[in-house]
Order: sequence, then structure tokens, then C-alpha cells
Amino acid sequence: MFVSDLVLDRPEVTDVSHAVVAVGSRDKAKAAKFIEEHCPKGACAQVKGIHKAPPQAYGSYDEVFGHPDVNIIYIGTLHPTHYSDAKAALEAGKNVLVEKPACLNAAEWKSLSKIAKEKGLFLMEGLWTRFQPMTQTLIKKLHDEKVIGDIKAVKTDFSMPFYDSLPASHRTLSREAAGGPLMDLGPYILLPALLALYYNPANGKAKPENVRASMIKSRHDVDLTTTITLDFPRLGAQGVCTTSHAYSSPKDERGLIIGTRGEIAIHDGLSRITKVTIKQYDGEFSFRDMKWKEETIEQPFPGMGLHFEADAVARDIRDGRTENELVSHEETLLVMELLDETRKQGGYAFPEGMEQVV
Ligand SMILES: NC(=O)C1=CN([C@@H]2O[C@H](COP(=O)(O)OP(=O)(O)OC[C@H]3O[C@@H](n4cnc5c(N)ncnc54)[C@H](OP(=O)(O)O)[C@@H]3O)[C@@H](O)[C@H]2O)C=CC1
Ligand SMILES: O=C1OC[C@@H](O)[C@H](O)[C@H]1O
Repeated sequence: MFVSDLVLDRPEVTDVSHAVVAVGSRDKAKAAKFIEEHCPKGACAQVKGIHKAPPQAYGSYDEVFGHPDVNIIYIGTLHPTHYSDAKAALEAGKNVLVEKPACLNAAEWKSLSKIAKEKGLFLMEGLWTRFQPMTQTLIKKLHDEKVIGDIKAVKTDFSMPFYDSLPASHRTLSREAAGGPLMDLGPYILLPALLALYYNPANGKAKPENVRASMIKSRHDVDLTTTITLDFPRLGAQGVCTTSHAYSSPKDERGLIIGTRGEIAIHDGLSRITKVTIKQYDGEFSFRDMKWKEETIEQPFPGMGLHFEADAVARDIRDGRTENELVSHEETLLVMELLDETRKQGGYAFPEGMEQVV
């Protein structure tokens, strides 16, 4: 999905462009097949002739990390190796964009952040939703325009019915792949709560308190359904974030942000948000005869939407920044700490030796 988005022709973007220089796989033939299927002519910079060389296939990740023309490595491997793959790339002197969840735990992330800072390299977790247009719209509506008044609650549910439809060995379900919805979808369910509450100007970036986790375990010994509650005492507000592999997200409401003057419903999946409805009180609160005004905003875009993230990262690297201001190392650390705490309370421990740093 990431590479397909890099190939998209987007004439409106004139300040950055992308080339797929090298694709690494444990099997060279697989890398060549990947190129053939997803980027036979390369990405947009190659299609336009800005970068002349076509993508090259390699039978190891190390060859890509050592490639002199590679600027940044996109790591889309399984969760347990995000840390070691990102570390190897950084140690080879490359900038890194690593898929969510950034690592297995906060200690691994702290270690990667330290290496990147020591080496002056760019490092970011691939939380792509953060760069999509609707996310910017939401921030503006919530905090600049305060369209729902003071925010008091955020409820999210991003769930996928993988439990009985995918084989037990699938990376989303298996313990060996650090599976379960918390690790796979956890960063997404926390995002609306962080945007509306943690980054709320009235909160002053105070960390959530009384983090409570409720977890039902799966037969694969990872989580099946997890709910995290977060208190933000400075706001008198609470977040309740759920993810499951037992069912699909509620059809039209994957997120609900509730304030003293109304609410915002997020209709589509929390990884790719294109449609929200703002529902405002029309008049004052009334127990029996409440009146509402509603406005639905749609901001569709071509592709999956990973290109917004890729563009932001390209601008950071072009301008010499080693951290992205939206998905900062600090934010990823907070998310990793919340996932750690949730797993601790829910009794989800990784297999012995899987975590590279504890
Ligand atoms: N941002 C987003 O929209 C999405 C993000 N993700 C994230 O991307 C990452 C990858 O997910 P996804 O692409 O679905 O996973 P896949 O299982 O499809 O791919 C993972 C890749 O990891 C490599 N790999 C390395 N070691 C192993 C191993 N021991 N067993 C299996 N594969 C291995 C394989 O590449 P090879 O064999 O070529 O070396 C494989 O193609 C995850 O972190 C996931 O959370 C996933 C989906 C969407
Ligand atoms: O957006 C997503 O949807 C499906 C998940 O398995 C995946 O990891 C996630 O990023």
C-alpha cells in the first residue's frame, strides 16, 4: 500500500517527490516480484524522470541498508523485528520510517530514539492517519474553532473480525508475531484521544492518568478485545478506546468526540479518515426536546493515504529535520508506554526473549 501510494501521480504536489531505489526481501525473487507488481517503473520521481535508475531488487535487508543511493528506509516487517530492523538501518547511517507499532515496548523505542539522535538521523513511526487532510480539519474544528465546546469525552472503536477468518499463524493473530488487536490497531484507537485531549491546549500536554485496561484473551494467547480508559483531569475528560478481532468496528461511528456544545462522529476506519459529522446543539441542552444542527464534512483522496505521510517525511529530510513535529519521538514514546501498561494490566506478555530491550 505504501509503495502503491508513492507511485500515484499527484500533480498538485510540486515540492517533493519519491523514488523507490531498492526493495529488500529475504528472498531476491520476492523483491523482484514486488517491484513488478507494485512499482515496475518506480515511484513518481522515476516516472517523471527526476530519478533515472529503476528500482533494484535485493535478497537481503542489509544490502538495502548499505545502498549508497538510499536516503530513507521504510520498514514494513513484522512487529517483533521492527526494533532490530530499524536499529540495523540506523547503524548503517540511514533515516528510518518504521511501521506502527514502532516497536514492541517503550524501552525499545527509547533505544532507537537515542541511536537516531546520536547519529543525527531521521526516525519516525509510520502513523499515517496523522498526515491525512481530515486529521488537520479535526484539529482545527476541535481546538481553533471549538465547534463542540469544551471536549469532555472521546470514544473509539476500531476493530476487525480476523479471529475466525484468518489462520492462527497470521501475523495479526499469532503470539510469535506479537499479534492481537492492541498491537496492530492500538496506535489508531489512541490517536483521536491524543488529538482531542492530550494535545488540547487546555491540557498542556499532561499525560493521561488512571490508565485502566480491560482485556479478553484470545485462544492464541494474545488479546481478542481490549479497552483502554484514560483520564485527563485538567480537562475533566475521559477517553475510552476499544479494539477487537472478534467483530468489525461499529458501521458508521468508529470515533465519537463529545463536548459541552455537541459531538463529532468519525465515520470511517481510524487509519483512513475521510468523513466526519459535526453535531452541534441548536440552542441549549434540553432533557426532553434537544435540537441539533448537523454538518457532514467529506475529504476523500486517491490511494490509501500513505502519500501524505511520505510527503511530510520527505520535507523533513529535505529541510534537515531529524524528527517530525506531528509524530514526534515523544508522542510515540507515550503510545508505547500506554501499550506497555495495557498489556501489563491485561496479562499479555510477549514470548521470552522477543523484546530486544526491556
Ligand atoms: N500503515 C498501514 O496501513 C499498515 C501497516 N501495517 C504494518 O506493517 C507491518 C507489516 O504488515 P503486513 O504488510 O501486513 O505484514 P506481511 O506479513 O504481509 O509482511 C511482512 C513482511 O515482513 C517480512 N518478514 C521478515 N521476517 C519475517 C518472518 N519471520 N515471517 C514473515 N515475514 C517476515 C516479509 O518480507 P520478506 O519475506 O520479503 O523478507 C513480509 O513480506 C506491520 O508492522 C503492520 O502493523 C500493516 C498494514 C497496514
Ligand atoms: O489499517 C490497518 O488495517 C489492517 C491492520 O491489520 C493493519 O495493520 C492496519 O494498519
